[in-house]
Amino acid sequence: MAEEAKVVAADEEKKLPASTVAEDGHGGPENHVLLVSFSAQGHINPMLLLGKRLASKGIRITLATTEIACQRMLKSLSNEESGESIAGIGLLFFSDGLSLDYDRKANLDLFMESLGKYGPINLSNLIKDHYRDDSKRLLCIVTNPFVPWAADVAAEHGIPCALHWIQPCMLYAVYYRFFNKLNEFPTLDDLERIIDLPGLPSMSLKDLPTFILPTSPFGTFPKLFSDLFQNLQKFKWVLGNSFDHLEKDIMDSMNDLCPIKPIGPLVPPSLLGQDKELDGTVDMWKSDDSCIEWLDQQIPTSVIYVSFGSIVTLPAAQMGAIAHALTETKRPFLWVVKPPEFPTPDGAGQLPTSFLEETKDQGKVVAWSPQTRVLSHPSVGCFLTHCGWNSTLEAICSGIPLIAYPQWTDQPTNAKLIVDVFKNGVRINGKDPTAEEVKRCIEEVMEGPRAEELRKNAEGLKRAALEAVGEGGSSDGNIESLVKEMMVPDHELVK
Ligand SMILES: O=c1ccn([C@@H]2O[C@H](COP(=O)(O)OP(=O)(O)O)[C@@H](O)[C@H]2O)c(=O)[nH]1
Ligand SMILES: O=C(O)c1ccc(O[C@@H]2O[C@H](CO)[C@@H](O)[C@H](O)[C@H]2O)cc1
Repeated sequence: MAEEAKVVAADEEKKLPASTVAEDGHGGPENHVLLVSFSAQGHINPMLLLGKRLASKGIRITLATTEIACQRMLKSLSNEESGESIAGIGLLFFSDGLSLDYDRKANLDLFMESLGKYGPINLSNLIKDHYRDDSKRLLCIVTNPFVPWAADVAAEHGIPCALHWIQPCMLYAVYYRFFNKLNEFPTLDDLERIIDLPGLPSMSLKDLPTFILPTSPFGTFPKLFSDLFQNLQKFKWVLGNSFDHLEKDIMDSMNDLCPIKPIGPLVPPSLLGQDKELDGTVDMWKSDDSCIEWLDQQIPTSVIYVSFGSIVTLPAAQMGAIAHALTETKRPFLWVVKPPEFPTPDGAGQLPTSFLEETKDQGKVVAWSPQTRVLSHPSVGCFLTHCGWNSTLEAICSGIPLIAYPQWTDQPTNAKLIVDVFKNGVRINGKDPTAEEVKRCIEEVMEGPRAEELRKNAEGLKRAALEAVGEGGSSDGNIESLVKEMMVPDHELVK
C-alpha cells in the first residue's frame, strides 16, 4: 500500500555562501546558468559535468535538484564537505512533495506525480529567491528529461530553456517518432513488427525502450515523455550526451524534425586523461577503494567487471545465473552488488549462499566501486553491464568491450547500439538467461573468435571520444557555439 504522499512544506533551500563577487569583474552582471536535475546519480553527474564545461567558458553554474538527492549525496561526502557546492558548482535543493523516508522506487508513479506537482512551485520560488537582484543574469535554465516541467518554470520567468538529453540520441529519435506518431510501432496485436526508422538500425520489440512497450507497466514515465516530445518547441536548445562519431546518422535523422546538438561524452575528465581534480561528480554511495589494490594484483585484461548501476536490483534467479557463470569461467571478477535500499523477502539483489566463500580466491564483491577508476585499470578485460548510458559512455572512453545485460528504460536500446552500431560488445539473450548463456557471452568477449575485433572497435571508439571533447573537437565546438548563443539575448537575435 503506497504511503500517503506527505506534502512537505515549501522548502528551506540550503543557503549558499553569499556570492561575494556578484559581478563579472568588469562591472557587468554575472552570467549564470541554472541546471535542474532529477535526483538520480545517473542524471546529476552528466548535469554536473556539463556545468563544469560551461564554467570553463566563464559562466557561473548552480545545480538545483531535490532534497532526497541532497540526503543521498551527504551520505557519501567526507566530513569536511558540506553539500552546499560540488567542485565550484553551487547547490540548491527543493522538495518533491514527499518525506525523505518515503520509498520512491517502490511507488514510482506516485513519486513522479508528486514531483511534477510540487517541483515546479518549489523551483519557481527558488528562482525568485536566488536570482532576484540585477547583478546576476540568468542566461538559461538547463533541465533533463525526467523534470521537463522546468521549461514551464523557465517560461514563467522569461528565461530560455535547454533540454539536456542524457541518454543516446537513438532514444531521442525513437521517442520523438513514437510520441508524435510518425512511424508504426509494435502493438499488442502485432508484437513481431520490425521497426525501421531513418538513420537507425532495424529494431524488434526487445530493442525498444521499456516505456513504449505495448505491455509497459509504467504509467507516469510514458505520459511524461509523451508531453515532453510533443512540446519540444519549449526548448531553445536540445543538447545530447553523445558525440558525432558515435551516432552521426541518428543525429542527422533528427535535423529536419528537432535537431539535437552533441556535447558529449560527458564523463569525468580523469577518464579522458585529464587532471582528476577536474572530475567534480557526485557519489551517492561510499566507494570501496580496496578493489583498486585487488585489481593491481591481477593479470592485465583478465578481470570481468560486473555492475548494474545505481537503480537496478536483479531478481534472485538472475543473480544466481551470473554467480554460477562467473564460478564456471574460473576467471577473476569484480562484482558490484549494491544492497537494496529497501530489501524484499524474495531475495532480489542477494548473492547465492556460499558464493562468497566458494569464490574468495577468484573474485571480489563490493557494494560500490570507484567505477571510472576500475574501467581505466589495465587489469579489466570486459564490463558486464546493465547498459546504463553513463556506464556505457565510461566504458567507451576506457576502450573496454561490453557484455550487455539490459534491464529496463533505455537499456535495451543502448544494448542494440552496442551490438549493431558501436560493435564493441555482445548481448546476453533472454529476459531470464541461463548461467550457460551468461558464460557463453563472457567467453565470446574474452577469447572468442570475435574478441580481437570487439577490442579493436572499443579502442577506436575511445580515440574518437577523446577527439570529440578535445580542443577543437566536434563536441567542444558545439559547447563554444552554445555559449555564444546563450550570451545573445532573444530580443537582439535577428529573426
Ligand atoms: O559501483 C558503482 C556503480 C556505478 N557507478 C557510477 O554510477 C553511474 C551509473 O549511471 P548509469 O547511467 O550507468 O546507470 P543508472 O545508475 O542511472 O541506472 C555511472 O556514472 C557509474 O560510474 C559507480 O560509481 N560505482
Ligand atoms: O529513480 C528512478 O526511477 C530512475 C532513476 C534513473 C533512471 O534512469 C537511469 O538514468 C540513465 C540516464 O538517463 C539511464 O541511462 C539508465 O539506464 C537509467 O537507469 C530511471 C529511473
